[in-house]
Amino acid sequence: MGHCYSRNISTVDDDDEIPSATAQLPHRSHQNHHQTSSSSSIPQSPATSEVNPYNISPFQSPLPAGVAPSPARTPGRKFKWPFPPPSPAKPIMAALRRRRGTAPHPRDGPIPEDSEAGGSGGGIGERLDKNFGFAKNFEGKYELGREVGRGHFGHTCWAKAKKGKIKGQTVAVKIISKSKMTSALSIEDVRREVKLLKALSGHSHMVKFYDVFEDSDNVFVVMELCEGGELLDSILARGGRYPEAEAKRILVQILSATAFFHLQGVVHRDLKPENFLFTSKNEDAVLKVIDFGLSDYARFDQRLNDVVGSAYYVAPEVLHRSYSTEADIWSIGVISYILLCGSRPFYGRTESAIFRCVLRANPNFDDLPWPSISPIAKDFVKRLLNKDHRKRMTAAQALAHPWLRDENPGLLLDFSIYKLVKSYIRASPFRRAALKSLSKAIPEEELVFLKAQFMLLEPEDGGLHLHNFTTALTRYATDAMIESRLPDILNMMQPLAHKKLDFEEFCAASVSVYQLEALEEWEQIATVAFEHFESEGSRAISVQELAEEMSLGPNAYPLLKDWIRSLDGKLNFLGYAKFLHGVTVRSSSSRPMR
Ligand SMILES: Nc1ncnc2c1ncn2[C@@H]1O[C@H](COP(=O)(O)OP(=O)(O)OP(=O)(O)O)[C@@H](O)[C@H]1O
Ligand SMILES: [Ca+2]
Ligand SMILES: [Ca+2]
Ligand SMILES: [Ca+2]
Ligand SMILES: [Ca+2]
Repeated sequence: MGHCYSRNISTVDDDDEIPSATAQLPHRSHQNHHQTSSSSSIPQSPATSEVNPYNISPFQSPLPAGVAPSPARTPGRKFKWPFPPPSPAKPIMAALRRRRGTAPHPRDGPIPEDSEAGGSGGGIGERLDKNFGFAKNFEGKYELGREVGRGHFGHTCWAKAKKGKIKGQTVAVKIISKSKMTSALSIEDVRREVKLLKALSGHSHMVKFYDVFEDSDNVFVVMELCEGGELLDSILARGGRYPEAEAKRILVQILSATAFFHLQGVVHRDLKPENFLFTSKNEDAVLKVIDFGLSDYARFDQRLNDVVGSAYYVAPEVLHRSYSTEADIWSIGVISYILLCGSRPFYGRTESAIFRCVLRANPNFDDLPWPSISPIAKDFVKRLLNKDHRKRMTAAQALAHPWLRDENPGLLLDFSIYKLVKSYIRASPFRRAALKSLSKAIPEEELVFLKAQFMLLEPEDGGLHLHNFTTALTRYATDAMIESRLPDILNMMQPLAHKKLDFEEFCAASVSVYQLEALEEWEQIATVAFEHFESEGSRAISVQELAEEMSLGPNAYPLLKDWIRSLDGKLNFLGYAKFLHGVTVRSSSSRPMR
């Protein structure tokens, strides 16, 4: 009971509610907001455009504890408050049913990329060019029928193709009104939504894109008609609880779409049961993801900062305004939780209460029906709902999790491997030695995933060269990947041109310390790793050198002293663990993680 009334929450004062009238501040934020505000006490790493992962903790918000961010947005984007207040019922069933019955928008309102409401983000009086360059003859090609769905930004109708390749076929047409495009940014959003639908259309769990048109009043997006309705309706129809086998079948489809668009460098930002549709009413209907209206490109070396999404599904780091693809994984964690137990993991009477809950409360895994749900399923959900985005599984990893592994339609390349390998090959020899020792202690389960990724990269003579990484990425590239500039990472992997990674070293390179640390066996793993390090990787290191290794300044020296053994000048166990973790002075001394 009381899913969100955890101990954490009850310590929060009630006066930090987000005032619902802080709407539409003209406040400007910029891409680096989070970094700049948290960098004051943390020395920055040498001038690279990369985000230093060690400097970013989801717990280092520039905001006071419990306070959700101000509505500062990407330039010109307004934050619309309040969105429909959540109903006080806890089980998703009742809450959703009520909302559907009453509100004109039957669903959880998204935290919108605002497109309605007066004013223009590009400056008052500016004339907006609402010409998209799309074809104009929609009416000549399609016959419009009844409405099949409605959202905040448009409505979707049934239609029939009158001519062309799909003549006679029924389709869905999302009609987006130009009158709602009141800023250059909202026009850009529609342009991007169409571009993404088109680029990602090939995947079996993406809705198929056919065509796009416009006239003076509307944009018409023609796509595959999904006649089975929304996943939300199906959740409501069966009382909100799925047997594990069925939950798995749904999640595998959600994750395989997500792994695909994440590999393209696209973050959806609005994953929720309303945005998944079944192709038919049949038992074996395929699930498709729709609505890329809030989606964006996620460059590998940048973090997004606009607070968008739907309150119940929004990840903590989104509220802290520094996030990337992991935010979608959190939303899938929320969906998983709902599928399995029928309740929301994070709940509150008001939007700010929901946000506090998301930031601080631990979801309830103790009350009914959780005792009857398998421990492995619970483990799965927990590894998606980790508040630290670095400790969360990726979509590709989630597909390889033992709970889902058997259902698996085939593993997908995980871009996070590229990021980790890139860091590894650019790291100091000392750090690489530390990681090599760690790789010898990786649990069997995690090795299964790494082996699969190794094979997907198609090693030659038992090892991976730079061109294997290039070829693999190219194989899966769509226009979206080009736009998100993920392949740029290959330039930073140049040191690999003269090297070959065998499986052992690949493991050292692509193991995520953060994820291992989230495991119950971490202590044990670190102990074994340290033994290896002692016998083959360690050497004496000075405090200064260690500080440099960790991109820390002289103010860290006193702390680092405790990590080095006076006996032989080598790292002690604590030092080794901290070094692996890459902890910042701030989070080690005053803000313990978790
Ligand atoms: N291809 C489709 N086939 C059948 N129904 C669809 C299709 N696309 C959309 N719909 C229906 O129309 C609804 C609204 O579509 P969509 O989510 O794309 O619009 P939106 O205005 O962006 O919504 P939101 O308010 O969630 O942002 C969907 O929830 C769904 O019920
Ligand atoms: Ca909707
Ligand atoms: Ca939608
Ligand atoms: Ca949308
Ligand atoms: Ca953006």
